[in-house]
Amino acid sequence: MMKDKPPPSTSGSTRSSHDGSQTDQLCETTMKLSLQSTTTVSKHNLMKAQELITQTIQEGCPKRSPSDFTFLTSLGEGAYSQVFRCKENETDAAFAIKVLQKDHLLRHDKMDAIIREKNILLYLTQTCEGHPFITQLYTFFHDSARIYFVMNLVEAGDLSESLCHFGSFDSATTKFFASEILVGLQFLHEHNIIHRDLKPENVLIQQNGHISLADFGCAQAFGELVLSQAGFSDDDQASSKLSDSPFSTSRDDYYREQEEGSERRTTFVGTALYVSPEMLSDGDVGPQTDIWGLGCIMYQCLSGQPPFRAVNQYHLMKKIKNAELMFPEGFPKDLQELVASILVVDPNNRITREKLKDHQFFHDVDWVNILTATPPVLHAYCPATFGDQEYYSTVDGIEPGFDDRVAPRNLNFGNDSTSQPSTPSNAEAKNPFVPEKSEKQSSKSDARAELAEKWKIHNQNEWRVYTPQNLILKYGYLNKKRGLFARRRMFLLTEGPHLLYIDEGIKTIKGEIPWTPCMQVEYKNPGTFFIHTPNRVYYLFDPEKTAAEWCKAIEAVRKQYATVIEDIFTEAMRDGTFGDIYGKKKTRKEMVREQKALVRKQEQKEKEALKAEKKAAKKKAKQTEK
Ligand SMILES: Nc1ncnc2c1ncn2[C@@H]1O[C@H](COP(=O)(O)OP(=O)(O)OP(=O)(O)O)[C@@H](O)[C@H]1O
Repeated sequence: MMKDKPPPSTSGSTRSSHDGSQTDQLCETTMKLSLQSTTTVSKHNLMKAQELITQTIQEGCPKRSPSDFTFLTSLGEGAYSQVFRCKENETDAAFAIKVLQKDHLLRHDKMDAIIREKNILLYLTQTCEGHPFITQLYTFFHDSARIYFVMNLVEAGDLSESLCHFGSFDSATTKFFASEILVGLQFLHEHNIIHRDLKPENVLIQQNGHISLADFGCAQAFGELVLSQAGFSDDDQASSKLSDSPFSTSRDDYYREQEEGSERRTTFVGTALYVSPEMLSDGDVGPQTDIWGLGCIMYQCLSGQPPFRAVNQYHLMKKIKNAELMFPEGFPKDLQELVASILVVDPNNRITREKLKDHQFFHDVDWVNILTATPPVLHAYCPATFGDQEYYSTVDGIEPGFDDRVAPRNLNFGNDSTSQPSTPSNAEAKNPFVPEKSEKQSSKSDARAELAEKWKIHNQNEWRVYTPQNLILKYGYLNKKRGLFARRRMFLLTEGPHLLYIDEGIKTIKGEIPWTPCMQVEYKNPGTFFIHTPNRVYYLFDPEKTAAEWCKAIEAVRKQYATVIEDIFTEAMRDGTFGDIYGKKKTRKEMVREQKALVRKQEQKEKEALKAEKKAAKKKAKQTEK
């Protein structure tokens, strides 16, 4: 904990009465700046803005400078910021520090928004004494080029990452997240703050498993906020209608952000997916706006997708404005009613926070002791749908790999004949490269002949265009499930190694399952298997019931390329490119380039091994000569 963290204020103003107008002045300055060149920020204006930032710093905040901290690793990036894991040099305490470039903020007219975010966070942390489910801002400082927010460190990622990893959650886990978000919202709303940007990315997860609501860049005050408590003058009270309050973003600002966002498609869609109808149509923006966000999150936790999705922004907004809600097959019936009572267009008809807490779904939540309740362990989980039962992963405690030792346990080989994998099906018969074949001991000429034969077959395979450099080892259609949604994809297991999946309809590689040393294949039954990777669990359903063959083939390839996989993984971890390599979707060009690099690497290794072998043989020969 920061050594001289000020005691939370329990009464009245902690700031001089002119601060609010100075913030307004800052807003004005930055507004004017935005009318000037959008690419250059004059030195004079930068200095003027800096002066104003200094004046808006809350009195009582611990005085700090960048040199008081050691900046360790990057925790994430926002549109205008980068957040670092830091250590306070004097105390060794860990913090998250958000760093913002001043000229970048000025150029994009974001200075006022940042000051507002800071004011709200300080108000919540200091005046309201903070809440364990809300990110806290301990202090704020700046130097000539940057602004720094020193926040509590929330280290276990966010809900969007967890959803990306697991696909969806069961009812109990959804209830856990929903109840903690409700408690966080209760704290905000009771202190007259609405978040307005509730979405899975902004629900951070602490090391202890509890949540921490973050990103107050869109937050605003509402109703009878006693602004003097927040450290602002009474003059501001009159303007707590938001447009020029230091706590607020006007609706125009919001729209402008959305408009700007439309050029940055991903950011825009990311935000708009969870935006409420009243934000889009000049309605009553209030606490009920956050309840909408909670409804969207609950829907996504249960189904694996946000409730409103469309091909473009126009259609998305139309769907949101009319709350055109559809529940996929398998969405729990009792929860359809609950989610539908949240995702109601008119905020006045939307179920309230209090009524939600009393809903049957939350009947076993101990609201009084929620802060000390034990969060659930997150599991890989595939909900029941399309005639399949639900599946929980049993991978915890099982070592990586799918070998002879694991196979009997997973496949029930042995006693239970009913659960044995099916005999090779037609699809398997079409795939000539079952791993047993490639593991056969053979003479050099046999091996060469076998390879030539493999290439001959490969060259007749219609899917070879997606993997020109590498032999296809196994292929077949699999249904890839994510929550309640499934997609049919052609999977190609190739040398390299690669495990690609192709969208047949648009004839495109949709993705690649990344190979890592800790990849785990989990067999469930002849038609079902999971692949665990560091970023995601893939739930795969095989209509041909050859899941066992897939598991064996993947594991055989993983073993064959173990050193290559290890090298790439270690390199990526060392260079900090792990996310780039294992997280992002790659273009076909990038994949081909990568495949070529892998092949080169493999060849190089083989050459070196051969050289070493020859050298050793020569040495031996010389020694025997002697
Ligand atoms: N207190 C924290 N502890 C740990 N990580 C954090 C913390 N705050 C933010 N982060 C990480 O940093 C990332 C960027 O956070 P930041 O608040 O700057 O961006 P943002 O406001 O969410 O992004 P945008 O500008 O797109 O809205 C977050 O996605 C999160 O992963």
